[in-house]
Amino acid sequence: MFGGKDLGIDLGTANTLVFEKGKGIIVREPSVVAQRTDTKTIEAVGNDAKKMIGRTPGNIRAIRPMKDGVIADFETTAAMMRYFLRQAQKKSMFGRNPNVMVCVPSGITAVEKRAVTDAAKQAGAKEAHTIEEPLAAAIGAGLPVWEPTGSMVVDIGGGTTEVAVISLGSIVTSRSIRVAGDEMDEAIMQYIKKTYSLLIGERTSETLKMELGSALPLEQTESFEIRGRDLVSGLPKELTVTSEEITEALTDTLNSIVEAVKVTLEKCPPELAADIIDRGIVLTGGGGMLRNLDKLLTGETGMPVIVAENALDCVAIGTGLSLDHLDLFKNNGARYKKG
Ligand SMILES: Nc1ncnc2c1ncn2[C@@H]1O[C@H](COP(=O)(O)OP(=O)(O)OP(=O)(O)O)[C@@H](O)[C@H]1O
Repeated sequence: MFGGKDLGIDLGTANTLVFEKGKGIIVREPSVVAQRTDTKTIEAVGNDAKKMIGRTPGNIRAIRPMKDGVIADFETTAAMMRYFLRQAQKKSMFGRNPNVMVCVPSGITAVEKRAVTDAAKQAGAKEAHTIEEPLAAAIGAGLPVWEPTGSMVVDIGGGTTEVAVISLGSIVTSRSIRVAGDEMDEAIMQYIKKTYSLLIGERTSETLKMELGSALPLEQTESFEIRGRDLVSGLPKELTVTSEEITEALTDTLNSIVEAVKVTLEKCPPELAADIIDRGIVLTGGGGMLRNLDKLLTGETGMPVIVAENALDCVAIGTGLSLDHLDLFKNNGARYKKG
C-alpha cells in the first residue's frame, strides 16, 4: 500500500524526483540501479547504486534504465519506480495507492508513453498519466502557461533537451533533441582521451563539467586535477585540466542546443515571438545551470535568457502541480487544455 497522496514523478535520465503537493520534493535520487548480472536481482537503487558506477565487480552492473529520457529497460525501470514510490510512502501517509503523473519528453511515441504508465502501474500506482516535460518545466518555473501569451522554456536534462513555446496551456511549437548533460559528459571524456590519451570515467567527467564547465571562456581560467588511466602506459595518472579546455570540449554539444533553440524560435508565430522578446527564454534542468549558457544563448538569439530558480526541480514541481488538473490528462498525455 502506498501513501494516500497523489504524486508527481520526474523520471529523469539522470535523477528521479517525487513531488507531493503541500510537502514539496520528497524523493530525490539518481536514476540508477545496480543489478546482479547472473540472477538479475537488484542490489541497490538510487544514491547507493550511483556510488557503484564504474566500480562494480564483474557480477554487478550499475545501469541507468532510462536512456535519452525514455525507458530503455522496462523491468528495471518498473523496479526502480517501485523503490522510489516506497521511499515516498515512507514520508507520506498510508492509504490508497497514489495516482501519479509522470513527465515524459515531448517527442516520444504513444508506445513509449504507454511503457511509462505501465511501469508506474506495475510499481503500484492506481492511475498513471503523463505530462510533456517542457510543459511541466514551464509550470514549475512559474511561467504564465495559461495566459494567451508566449512563454519559452529550454529544459536541459541528462538525456534530452526540450525546447518549447507555450501559450494557453498548450505547447505551440517544440523540439526535443537527445543531446543534453550526458552528451556533455561524453564530449569531455572524448576530449581528455584525444588530448591526453587519458581514460576517465563518467563521474570524473561530470565533475569536470560542474567544476570547470562554462559555455563561454571564463575571465579567469580555473583548473581542476583529475585522475584516470593512461592509455599508453596502462597505469593510473593525474593531470590538471583548465576551464578553457572544457569550454572547447563542450562546443559541439552546445551548438546543437543553440540550433534547437533557434529552429524553435523560427517556427514560433510572430505574436508569440514578440512576447518572448519581452519576457525572455527560461532555462530549466540541471544542464541549464551550466555557467554562462544564458549568456551564450542571449548572444546567439538576441533574446533575454533567465535561469529558473530551482532549475533542477522545475519539472518535478510542474508535474506535481499538474495533478490539480488530473481530469485534463485522462487521455494519457493528451494536450493540456484548461477549462
Ligand atoms: N551546475 C551544473 N552545471 C552543469 N550541469 C549540471 C549542473 N548540475 C547538474 N548538471 C547536469 O544536469 C543533468 C541532470 O539534470 P536533470 O536532473 O534536470 O535531468 P533529468 O531530468 O534526470 O534528465 P532528462 O530530463 O533528460 O530525463 C546531469 O547531466 C548533470 O550532470
